[in-house]
Amino acid sequence: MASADSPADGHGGAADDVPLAVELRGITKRFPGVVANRDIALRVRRGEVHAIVGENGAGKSTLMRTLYGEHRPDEGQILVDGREVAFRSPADAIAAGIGMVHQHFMLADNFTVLENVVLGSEPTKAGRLDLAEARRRITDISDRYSLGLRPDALVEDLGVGDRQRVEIAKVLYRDARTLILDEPTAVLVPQEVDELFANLAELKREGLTVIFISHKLDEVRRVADSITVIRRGTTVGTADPRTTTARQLAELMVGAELPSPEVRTSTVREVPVLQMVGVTVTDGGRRPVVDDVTLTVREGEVVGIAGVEGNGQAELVDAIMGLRPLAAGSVLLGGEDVTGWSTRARREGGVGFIPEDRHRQGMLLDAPLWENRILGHQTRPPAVRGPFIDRRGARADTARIMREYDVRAPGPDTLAVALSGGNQQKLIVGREMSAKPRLLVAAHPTRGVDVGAQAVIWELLKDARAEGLGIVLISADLDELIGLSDTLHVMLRGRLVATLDPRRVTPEELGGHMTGARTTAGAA
Ligand SMILES: Nc1ncnc2c1ncn2[C@@H]1O[C@H](COP(=O)(O)OP(=O)(O)OP(=O)(O)O)[C@@H](O)[C@H]1O
Repeated sequence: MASADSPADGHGGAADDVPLAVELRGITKRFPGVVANRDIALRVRRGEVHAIVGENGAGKSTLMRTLYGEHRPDEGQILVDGREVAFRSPADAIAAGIGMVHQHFMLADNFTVLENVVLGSEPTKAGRLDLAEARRRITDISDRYSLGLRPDALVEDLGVGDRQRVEIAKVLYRDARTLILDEPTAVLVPQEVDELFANLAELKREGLTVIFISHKLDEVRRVADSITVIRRGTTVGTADPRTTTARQLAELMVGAELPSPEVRTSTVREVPVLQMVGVTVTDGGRRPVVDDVTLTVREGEVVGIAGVEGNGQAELVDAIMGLRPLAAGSVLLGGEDVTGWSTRARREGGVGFIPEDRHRQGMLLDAPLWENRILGHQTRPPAVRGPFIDRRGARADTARIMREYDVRAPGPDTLAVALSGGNQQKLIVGREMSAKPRLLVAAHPTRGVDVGAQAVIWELLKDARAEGLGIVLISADLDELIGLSDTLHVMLRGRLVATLDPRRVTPEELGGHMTGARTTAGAA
C-alpha cells in the first residue's frame, strides 16, 4: 500500500466526509517486460482537482488509461462513486461519467466547434442527431462553465486554449462528472494557463471532479486540492499543495535530493553557424507564414524563438531543415549558402534536429530503439561499418545513450512504442547530440519530460553550447526559453516582432509580447 511520505491529506476538517468520485485499489498493470503500475492506490474526492505527478515512465499515463477503460488492469479494483466497475473500453468509462482530454487534441480542423463536439457522440432515441438540440446544449455548457465557445467557429481558426476548451466541452457534452486531463498546460502560454485554471475552478464549483497529470510542479501547487505522487509504478504518497514546496514534491518524485540550479555565463563567439536572410515561406495559397525573417545564430549561442503555437515557428524550423521551399531569402550554414540543399545534406553538414512531433518526424514507433538510434544517421558510425549496417555497434551505442540520458527501458531491442513519452524524447535528444552537430534545431526539446530529466537535458545542452554548439530553441515552456536562451526573439504572425534580453524579461512580459498585447518597442 501507499505510504504518506509528506503531510497526509485529510487536513481540512470535514474533508474526509466528502465521498470519493474515484478510488483505485491495488491496481497492477503489466506490459511485456515491464510492470507499469504496481499496487497503486488513488483516492479522489468528489469536487476536487487532483494532480498526479511523477517522473517520466513512472506510470501516470498507464494509470489514467486504465481508469478511462483503454487498458484493463491485471489486478486491483476501480470504484466510481463508491461502486466497483470493470471497463472494457472508453465507452464504458464514458457511460460511468469519466471523460478524458488527451494531450494531443483529437479535433477535426475543418469542422466547426459544434460538429466537433457532437462528432462520435450518441444520436438521440430517434436515431438522428438533433442539431438544434445539440447547439442548445453546447451553448448551455459553454455558459455554465464560462468556456466562451462559439458553436459555428471553425476549429482551424481557434488558438490552442480554445481548442482545449472544445475538448473539455466534448467531454462535458457526454455528461462526464470526472474529467481526466493529460498534461493540459504543456502547450499553453501563462495567460492561457490562467484561463484554463479559471475553467477548472468553474468545473469544481459545479461539483465536477478533475484529475490531471502535470510536470509543472508550481502549477500543480497552485491549482490542485490534493496531489498523488507516483514513483516507479507505485504510489509513494499524497501531498498537500498548501504545505509542500515544488522542491519537496520533486524530491518525493525522484526519491532523492535535487541539485541546485547554477548561474549562467555567456559562451557566445562571433562566428555565425546559421544565418537566415529575408526568409519567407508561404502556405498553399500565397499567404506568408514566415515573413521576411532575418536572424543569426553564433557559435556557443542559444537563440530562443518564443511564440504562441501556430505563428510560423514550425515553418521556420522547416525552412532551416530544408523541409519546405523558400518563397524568398536564403539560409547559410557556417557561411555557406545551403538554400538549395536537401534535409539530408544539411544533417550531414552538421545540423542536429529535435522535431516537434516526435511520432511523425523523430521516431519509428514500431521499430526497436537501436534502429531509432540510427534513424536519420544511417550513413555514419555507429550505423555502418564499411558498406554494412553495424547492428552490434548500433545496439552498443544505444545502450550508451540509454545510460547517459537515463532512458528507462529494458534494452536496445525494446520497441519504441513501449517507452513513455518522456523516455522517447530522451532517446531522440541523445541521438541528435551524439552526432556532435554544429547547429541544433530543437523544437520543444523537453516537452513531456519530467523535472529530473529536464534538468539533465538542459545541462547537456549547456555543456554542448559551451563547446561551441549553436542552438535554435523553439519552446512553449517559457521558463525553458528564458533559462536557456542567450538571445530571445518573439514570433507573431510569421514575423520576428521583438528581441528581448532573457536575463531581464519575466514570463508574464514574454507572454504579453507573444500574444501581441504589448507594443514592439523592445524590438532591436
Ligand atoms: N503499450 C505499452 N507496452 C509496453 N510498455 C508500456 C506500454 N505503455 C507504457 N509502457 C511502459 O510502462 C511504463 C509507464 O509508462 P507511462 O507512459 O505510464 O509513464 P508516464 O508516467 O506517463 O511517463 P511520461 O511522463 O514520460 O509520459 C514505462 O516503463 C513504459 O515504457
